Amino acid sequence: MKRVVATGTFDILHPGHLYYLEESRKLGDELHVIVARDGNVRHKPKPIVPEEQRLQMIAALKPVDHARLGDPHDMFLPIEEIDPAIITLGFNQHFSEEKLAEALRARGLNAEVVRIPGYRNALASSSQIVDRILKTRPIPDR
Ligand SMILES: Cc1cc2nc3c(=O)[nH]c(=O)nc-3n(C[C@H](O)[C@H](O)[C@H](O)COP(=O)(O)O)c2cc1C
Ligand SMILES: Nc1ncnc2c1ncn2[C@@H]1O[C@H](COP(=O)(O)OP(=O)(O)OP(=O)(O)O)[C@@H](O)[C@H]1O
Repeated sequence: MKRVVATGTFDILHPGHLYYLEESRKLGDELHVIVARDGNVRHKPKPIVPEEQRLQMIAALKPVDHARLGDPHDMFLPIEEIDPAIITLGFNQHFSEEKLAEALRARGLNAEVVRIPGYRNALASSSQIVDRILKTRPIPDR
């Protein structure tokens, strides 16, 4: 059984997420998704959708076999439990393939790290969806 792990925040779902998960699933027999904890999303504005609800939506998607919230403190703990053959990175995830692979080796984990390309023919970014809402739904007079 070849397990693949995909990760991300998955705040407001869009076709880019679906593409990333479908391409990740194709690399093995079982796709496990680790959803970032609210408290760990520090590299951009805090998610709009709470972590349990982000998890609920990811778990319901067709390519996803198992989904869980990440560990609040140690990103390698869920990886140790799942023991995947492959970990995929999305096109805009700020991890270097080489450094992540090195850190995995240091923890005794042998997963291969694979970068999945971006999907571009759609409104395929959570932050762009938020921007569009803000631009096209002005605050009504109170
Ligand atoms: C191998 C790997 C394991 C991760 N494990 C966790 C984790 O246990 N807990 C967590 O909150 N985030 C974890 N993350 C981080 C997030 O899922 C996400 O990738 C990161 O916040 C960047 O999110 P974004 O590019 O989707 O916004 C992990 C990321 C990677 C690459
Ligand atoms: N357009 C896309 N094409 C392919 N993969 C994507 C796309 N958008 C996001 N992903 C991947 O999906 C996972 C979760 O992404 P994330 O939740 O950061 O969404 P996002 O739309 O990139 O968010 P934001 O716009 O806030 O940066 C990450 O691995 C990311 O690289």
